[in-house]
Amino acid sequence: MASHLPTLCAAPCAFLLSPPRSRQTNPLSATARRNAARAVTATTSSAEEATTDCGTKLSAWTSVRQERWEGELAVEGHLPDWLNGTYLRNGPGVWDVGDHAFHHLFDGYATLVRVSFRQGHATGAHRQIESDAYMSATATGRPVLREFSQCPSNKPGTNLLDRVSNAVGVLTGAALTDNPNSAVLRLGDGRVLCLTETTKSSILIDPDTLDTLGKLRYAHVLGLGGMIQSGHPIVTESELLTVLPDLARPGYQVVRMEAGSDERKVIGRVDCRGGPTPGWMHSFAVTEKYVVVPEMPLRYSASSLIKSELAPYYAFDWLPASGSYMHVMCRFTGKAVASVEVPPFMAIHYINAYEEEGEDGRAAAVVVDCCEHYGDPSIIETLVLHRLRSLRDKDVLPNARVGRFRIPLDGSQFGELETALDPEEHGRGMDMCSINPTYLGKRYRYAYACGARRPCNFPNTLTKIDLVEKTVKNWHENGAVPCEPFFVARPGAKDEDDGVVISIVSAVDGGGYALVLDATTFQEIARVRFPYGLPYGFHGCWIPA
Ligand SMILES: CC(=O)/C=C/C=C(C)/C=C/C1=C(C)CCCC1(C)C
Ligand SMILES: CC(/C=C/C=O)=C\C=C\C=O
Ligand SMILES: [Fe+2]
Repeated sequence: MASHLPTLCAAPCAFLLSPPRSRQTNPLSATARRNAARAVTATTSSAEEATTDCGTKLSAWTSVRQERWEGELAVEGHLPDWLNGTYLRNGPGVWDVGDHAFHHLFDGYATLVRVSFRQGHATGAHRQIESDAYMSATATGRPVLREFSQCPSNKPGTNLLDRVSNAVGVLTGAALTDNPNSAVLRLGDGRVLCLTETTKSSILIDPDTLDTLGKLRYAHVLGLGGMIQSGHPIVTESELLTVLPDLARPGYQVVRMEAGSDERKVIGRVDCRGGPTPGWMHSFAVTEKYVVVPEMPLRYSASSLIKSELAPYYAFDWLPASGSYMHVMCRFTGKAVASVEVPPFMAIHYINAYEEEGEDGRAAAVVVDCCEHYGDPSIIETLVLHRLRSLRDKDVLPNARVGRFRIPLDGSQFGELETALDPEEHGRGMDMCSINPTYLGKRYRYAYACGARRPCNFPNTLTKIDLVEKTVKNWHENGAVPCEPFFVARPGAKDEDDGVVISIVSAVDGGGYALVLDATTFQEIARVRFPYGLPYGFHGCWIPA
């Protein structure tokens, strides 16, 4: 490992390796914990440095290990006085361990970045989450558990013993990762949960110290059908709703966990309409009354999991002949209210959904918006690390649009899919979306997302989409890679876009900063600089002061 410290040495602000404020009981393994005690500063591996940057210092796709960093951040511009609270962002931030370099963006070890705002000032912190996957990998110098594109426990032999051993590792969950690199959520009871798509990856963290507190152990074990979960549970002050794809009996369980409880209760279940397995369930949508369960042709590969082998799309098969469907379930009774066939689609992230009323004032249809990749799964391959590192100036980002489904609730067999606005407005790139959370499940006007300024190989703009006027406002900085724009409302706000949008940006000069945009005008009002470059990350959450 080659040390990589130039931006740290040039740091304009305080840099300290802070001692743990409070060590909470952590059920992760003792060897793993001992190993984590070694303080590590930002590092990238030499293998990465050769391929990272297309001649720039961009840190987005480099491993930035910070096992405990905390410091003051320099503020440029003016932070609103009302912006008091903590923005947390999660994502993969370490793609190398020992001599092993991961292949895909989704493989990297979960990394938290914190920016806390207090009356115009900001402090930051940065740490890896101490999952069993991360700790065993750092202890042994190689990945031990199955990540998205890696099957380290695979026994390649064809003999029965090896096959049984592979299957047992998966069926018990022992061989699967608990690396919670997708989302970070503040639950209604104040706990902060990080997760990816294995249920065992549900890990609680301390939002101040970024300490790993341990696993959220759900009180009710839902068996084989409960081992995989959506990467984006929907959280309100009162509950967490999520969808668990069931590979054993192809379908989906919709579950609720009340704030303050660890018990996931099954609301209802939908059976798959097509294919041998459920479609990938990274996220889903809700309206005020309904849960919308999408079933797309990118389906879990049961044999990839059981045999610990890679499928054509790592853990998935693309099975267009299996059809595309949308299921609508009542949020309260679990009763199925619609199941329609829709045009082929490929969506990782759902933006929002709402009910459309008929003339009698009752819900006649459900409208569901998503970041839709024109029914093409090639976006998965676009996110391979060597492509992200080496094709920066090439126009290889597949086209995407705001896909708007209309699902009739009158028993019709088919639903519609249309393009909500001219995709040229956002450069035909569209993913990593958010909305004002007050409008969750309701008719809404604005979506925030990452768009494209072409040529590019990854979304490189922030875009505010007006779904009523069908216009957008874009933010772009040459060579920079911003993460999901996250909306924070001004206390007392009346308008949907009264607030700020926060994103973390990896800059072309090797810098890293949190960008604060006025959500109404989409103009920059402040940037808050870290003293070193930050890796790319996925999703964020807001914890009010
Ligand atoms: C998109 C994103 O942030 C993360 C995606 C993670 C996925 C699809 C994880 C998949 C899985 C594993 C990492 C282990 C094996 C099970 C499976 C759920 C396929
Ligand atoms: C980076 C990404 C998905 C992340 C999952 O949370 C998708 C990017 C799509 C590009 O348009
Ligand atoms: Fe996501």
